[in-house]
Amino acid sequence: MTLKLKCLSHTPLRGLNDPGAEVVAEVDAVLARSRAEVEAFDPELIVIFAPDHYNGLFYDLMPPFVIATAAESVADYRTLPGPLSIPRDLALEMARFILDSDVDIALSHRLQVDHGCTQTLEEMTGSLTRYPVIPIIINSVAPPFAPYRRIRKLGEAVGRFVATLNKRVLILGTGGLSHEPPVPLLSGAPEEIAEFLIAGRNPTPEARAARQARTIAAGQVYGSADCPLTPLNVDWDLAFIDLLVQGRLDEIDDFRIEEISRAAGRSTHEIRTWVAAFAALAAGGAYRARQDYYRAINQWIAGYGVVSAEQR
Ligand SMILES: O=C(O)CCc1cccc(O)c1O
Ligand SMILES: [Fe+2]
Repeated sequence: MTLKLKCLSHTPLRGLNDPGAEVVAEVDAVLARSRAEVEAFDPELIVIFAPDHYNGLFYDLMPPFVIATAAESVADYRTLPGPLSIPRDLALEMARFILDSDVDIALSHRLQVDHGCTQTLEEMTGSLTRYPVIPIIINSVAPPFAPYRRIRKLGEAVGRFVATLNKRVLILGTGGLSHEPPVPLLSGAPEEIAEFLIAGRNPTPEARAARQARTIAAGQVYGSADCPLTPLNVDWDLAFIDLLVQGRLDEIDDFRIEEISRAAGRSTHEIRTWVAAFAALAAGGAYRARQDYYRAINQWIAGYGVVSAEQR
């Protein structure tokens, strides 16, 4: 078994809001290099840890984490439509292994996934079906959340499972770093918003368009004085990347959810997917990691980072 890891931010505003030609070219270049590395690695399996943003998962039944044996893209923003190629029996075996490891993961035989999963899959592989992939969605947007130490346990279980396979496995984490797009909160929400957060699956095209227009508009003022959303936090992001690169994963057990929300924005918790990915890699022993890229990009509402790692 050989493991390779890529963790990167996603932002559906890439291609919609313009952070300037230089930034666009930098990000295009780092993504093209990453994509070429994935092609050269030629994974036999991808495990992607991803968040959902009230597209596939709602408060009618909100799992802390869920593994899918079948999934379809909701094709929000400009993401690709269609099914993912999930090896059903292997996903089921992984679910059993995780449960046997005392981690209570939910199971879906028909999951809808959004840009939080599909954008990164497309950026890293060029499509949703190029390689067999097992998606594990970690609740990072819909509080309350399981504590960070629990995410490490999930990642470790996945890492121990993939160690039993004789395969080249690419582990992906997607989201973060610091950021706060205008995603509503259930607590204190007016009736109509609460109804959406509880039971908003399969919205009308008009409702989806209105939501996306709100995100685009927020990106155009994000980080300015008249934007009420928590701004990007470069120091927080770089400290988090350092922690991962230096292999100090045990410190993540002490991460405080409210503190992170206040310091770096509510959607910063998408880094939970990075935590799981690194914990999976670390389950196989020491690793070597590097920061490929970082830039705070207000127009995209993203502390935008790319980190790679492999086993030593
Ligand atoms: O549509 C949404 O609910 C949020 C979209 C969104 C925007 C910026 C960065 C993100 O990570 C993200 O997910
Ligand atoms: Fe996101």
